[in-house]
Amino acid sequence: MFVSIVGATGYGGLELIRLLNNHPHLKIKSLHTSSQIGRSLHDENAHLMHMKDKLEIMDPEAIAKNSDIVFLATPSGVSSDLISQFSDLDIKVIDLSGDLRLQTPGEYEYWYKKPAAPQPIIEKAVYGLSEWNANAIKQSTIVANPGCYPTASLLGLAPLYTEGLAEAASDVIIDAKSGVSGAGKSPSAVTHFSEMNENFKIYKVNQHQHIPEIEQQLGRWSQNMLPIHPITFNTHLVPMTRGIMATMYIKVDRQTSSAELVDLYKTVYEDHPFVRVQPHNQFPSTKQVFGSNFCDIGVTYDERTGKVTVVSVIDNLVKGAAGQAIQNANILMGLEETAGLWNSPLYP
Ligand SMILES: NC(=O)C1=CN([C@@H]2O[C@H](COP(=O)(O)OP(=O)(O)OC[C@H]3O[C@@H](n4cnc5c(N)ncnc54)[C@H](OP(=O)(O)O)[C@@H]3O)[C@@H](O)[C@H]2O)C=CC1
Ligand SMILES: CC(=O)N[C@@H](CCC(=O)OP(=O)(O)O)C(=O)O
Repeated sequence: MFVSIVGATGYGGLELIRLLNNHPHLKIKSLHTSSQIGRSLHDENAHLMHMKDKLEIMDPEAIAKNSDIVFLATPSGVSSDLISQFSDLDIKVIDLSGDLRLQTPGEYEYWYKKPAAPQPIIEKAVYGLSEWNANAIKQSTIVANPGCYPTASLLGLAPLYTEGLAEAASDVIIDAKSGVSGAGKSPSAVTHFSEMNENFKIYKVNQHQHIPEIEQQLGRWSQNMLPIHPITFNTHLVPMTRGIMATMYIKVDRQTSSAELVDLYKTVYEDHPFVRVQPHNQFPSTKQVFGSNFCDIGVTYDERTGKVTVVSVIDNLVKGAAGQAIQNANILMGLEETAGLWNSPLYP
């Protein structure tokens, strides 16, 4: 089976290439950008010096003729334009941007400050949180790959909602941190070395575009169909290259215990090999998932406050972007979900 990548020279695109180079069934057919057409992929990517591929012009009809799937690893705002060009063609689309994740166009325009994608395309897109939406993904033609922070947060919160410990009215605080590759390849005044080195920054305070994405999915899981209580969600930049940690605090509806929670999480995720639940009283760090598609979760209950603390870590470029996109491609094509992704984290 063949795939193409648009946005192949960005961090998400390059990670797709790295992972697909070891995939047993999905082979790269063509690579595309808007600014480097005709150049070799390795011209600006010395780590791919062994690859001969050229960067090609983005011709949707040619891509659809030659590939089964196209990955759009392009910025928000760009993806929605590109998807419209693929929507009538015989090809499956997996979009890594935020353009198709929110079901309400007004919400997208409010949080992303850009025009929303056309409504029929939004309606066709399926939210690609692989562990929780595989049946819908299998039948879809357009997958909206989740954001990096929502992936870590939602995988960590899901069992509380689906097993009835939390509900729409529950108070949730998510304190999230990311490595700098989460901001993409282009350097900025915020991300360049002398700004980030030996520094720790909060950003987009109470304004992050992933707030509505997390609330939307929590609403789907809440069993009482009430509007979701607004979450508190804040993000920090950490001077490291990859990794996300989401530390979450949730007031639950009944007394529980740390041992009960660990058992519950292990049961919920027992058939999901990429989600690993830590033993009682152990909590994950970002390095233990570096370069892998794992999401590692630690959970505990504070009897003093009646709150659950969940700690969830992922590699933002793998489970938070390219890895989950390939997991979704596997699901879409009826392949084993772990195909091409069953590598151990890089450690130390
Ligand atoms: N980095 C991360 O950890 C995560 C990123 N995402 C999302 O994935 C997407 C890609 O992110 P990331 O790789 O970090 O971003 P980058 O900025 O690193 O890369 C963007 C890529 O898109 C290409 N591009 C830009 N405009 C166009 C266009 N009009 N047509 C074709 N290609 C275009 C760029 O190349 P050129 O300029 O040459 O065209 C580049 O290859 C974004 O939507 C991001 O929000 C999601 C989860 C995590
Ligand atoms: C560290 C860092 O800057 N991370 C980015 C994540 C970008 C992303 O995934 O945004 P989309 O919703 O457009 O996909 C951010 O916080 O905006």
